Amino acid sequence: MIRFDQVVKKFGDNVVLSDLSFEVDPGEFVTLIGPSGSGKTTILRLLMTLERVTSGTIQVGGEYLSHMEKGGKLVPADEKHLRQVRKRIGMVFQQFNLFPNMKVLQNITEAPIRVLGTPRAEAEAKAESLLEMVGLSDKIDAHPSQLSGGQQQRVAIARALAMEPDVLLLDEVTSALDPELVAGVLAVLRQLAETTDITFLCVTHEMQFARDVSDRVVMFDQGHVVEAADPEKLFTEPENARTREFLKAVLDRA
Ligand SMILES: Nc1ncnc2c1ncn2[C@@H]1O[C@H](COP(=O)(O)OP(=O)(O)OP(=O)(O)O)[C@@H](O)[C@H]1O
Repeated sequence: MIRFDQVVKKFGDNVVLSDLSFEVDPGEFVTLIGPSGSGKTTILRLLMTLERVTSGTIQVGGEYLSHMEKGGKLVPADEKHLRQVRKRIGMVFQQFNLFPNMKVLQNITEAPIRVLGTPRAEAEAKAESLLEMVGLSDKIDAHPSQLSGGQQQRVAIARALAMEPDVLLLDEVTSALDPELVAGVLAVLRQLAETTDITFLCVTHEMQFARDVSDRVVMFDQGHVVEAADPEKLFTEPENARTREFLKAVLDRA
C-alpha cells in the first residue's frame, strides 16, 4: 500500500533520509520508532505531500505519489496529481487542528462535502455514525473549545475517517494529551486497527501501544531503517545494538 524506493530527502545540506526503501502492506499497522530527529515525521510529511522528495520515488496503493507518468516517462508530480493521490491518505496530528469556529459535526462533514462532493445529508449521517464510534454522539453540536484534548483528538480521528482513507497516518497523536486522556484515544485506534482494513503508519512514543497494536515495528536512526520486526521480537530480542540502546533509554524514562 505504501512503498518508498531509494528515497533521499535533504533540507539544504542536511540529509534527513538517505536511500530509504521500505514497504507497508495493505491493512498492515506499522509503527516507526527512533530517536528525535531521525526522520520519522519527515516520512509522514512526504506522504502528506507537505514535502517533496529530493530523489527516489514514493507509491501509495500502486500509484506514484512523488511522480506521475507522462509520455512513458516518470516526471515529478504536479499539484493536480498530488491532490488526487492524497485523497487516499488521512492524517491525525499531535495538535488536533480542528476548525475552531465550526461545530463538531461540521468539522467532520466539511471535507467530504467540499472535496469529495458528498451530499450533505449523507455526510451528516456518516459523521453521526463516526461520532458514535469514537464515543462522542452527545458532542455533535459542541465547539472544539468546549471539548477536552482527548475528545478533540477523537473528533480529529472521526474527521480523518470521514474521507474514507486507504491509509491513516498517526503522528504522536497522544503527545499533547494529559495522561488520563491517552487511554480513550488509544482505545479508539486499537478498535480501528482491529475492525477495519485501513493501512496505518504510526509514529509514537507509546511503546506499550506500539507493542499491542502493531503488526510490525520499524526502528529508524539517521534516516535509515536499522531494524524491522514484529513487536514481540523487536521489543524483547532486538538484534541491533542501536535499537537496544534506544529502547533502554525510552523505557528508563517511562
Ligand atoms: N522544514 C524543515 N527544514 C529544515 N530542516 C528540517 C525541516 N523539517 C525537518 N528538518 C530536519 O530533519 C531532521 C528530521 O526531522 P524529523 O522531524 O523528521 O525527525 P523525527 O524523527 O520526527 O523527530 P521527533 O521525534 O523529534 O519528532 C531534523 O534534523 C530536522 O531538523
